[in-house]
Amino acid sequence: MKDAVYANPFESLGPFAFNDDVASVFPDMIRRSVPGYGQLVGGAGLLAARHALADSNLYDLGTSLGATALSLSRHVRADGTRVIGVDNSSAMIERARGLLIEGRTAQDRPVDLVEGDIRTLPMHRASVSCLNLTLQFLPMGDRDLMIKKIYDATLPGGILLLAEKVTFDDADHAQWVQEVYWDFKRANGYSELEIAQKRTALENVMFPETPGAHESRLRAAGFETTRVWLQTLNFMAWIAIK
Ligand SMILES: Nc1ncnc2c1ncn2[C@@H]1O[C@H](C[S@+](CC[C@H]([NH3+])C(=O)[O-])CC(=O)[O-])[C@@H](O)[C@H]1O
Ligand SMILES: O=C(O)C(=O)Cc1ccccc1
Repeated sequence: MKDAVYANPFESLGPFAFNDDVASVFPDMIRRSVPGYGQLVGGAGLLAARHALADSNLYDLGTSLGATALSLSRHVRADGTRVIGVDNSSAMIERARGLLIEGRTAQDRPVDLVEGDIRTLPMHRASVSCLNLTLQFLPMGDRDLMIKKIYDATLPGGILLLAEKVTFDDADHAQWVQEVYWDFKRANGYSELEIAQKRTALENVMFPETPGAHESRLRAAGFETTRVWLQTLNFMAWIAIK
């Protein structure tokens, strides 16, 4: 279904929320709003397949409709692995359950979907954890602990796949990237009104950081190797290896 959440003028624009209106158009919204989204999801499966360890858990934190969880489930072949997709939006998890039943085949790794907050989720024996565009929605003060918690739950040799919308320290570069990003949205059929209303709605909900801030946090948590594996405009993805 086509995303028209911000197509008409709002009298009073509330904060962006992952409610049923958003969940029902989410595949179209994310495809038209995140350059490189298809590569991000497909690539997560390939990287997970390479780094997954036998008898371990693969976490997709902020799974939305389960796209990344399904990609992990499809690509990973290591024995004794299961995928755990977690989201605190009941609208997302409900729809993800239906999509997963349709999408998973018998050869794929099993997937559990959990409705809950990733900050309080018990995690253990992780070999792959994905934060695909999710950390940016946590309050700034919760982010260090979240990454540390993932690090502590990760087996030696395991990985964290982090993808985020980013901003840049250099004001000119930040402005240029922002404008090209709006060009991308226009080219994907979003109107000026849609772009402006969504931007306002996201203002106190989503807080992008610089690449340097993410890399420092990953290192501070203990991840020794952190590498960028994908960047499209202002969307970046890292692999961090324990
Ligand atoms: N504290 C939290 N606990 C659990 N879930 C949360 C929390 N905060 C936000 N979320 C959830 O994180 C998801 C972020 S979307 C991820 C896309 C997906 N990874 C994809 O690869 O398609 C990214 C985007 O829409 O830009 C939403 O479903 C929120 O409900
Ligand atoms: O649309 C934006 O501005 C984004 O940063 C991407 C996005 C995609 C889906 C939900 C929220 C944000």
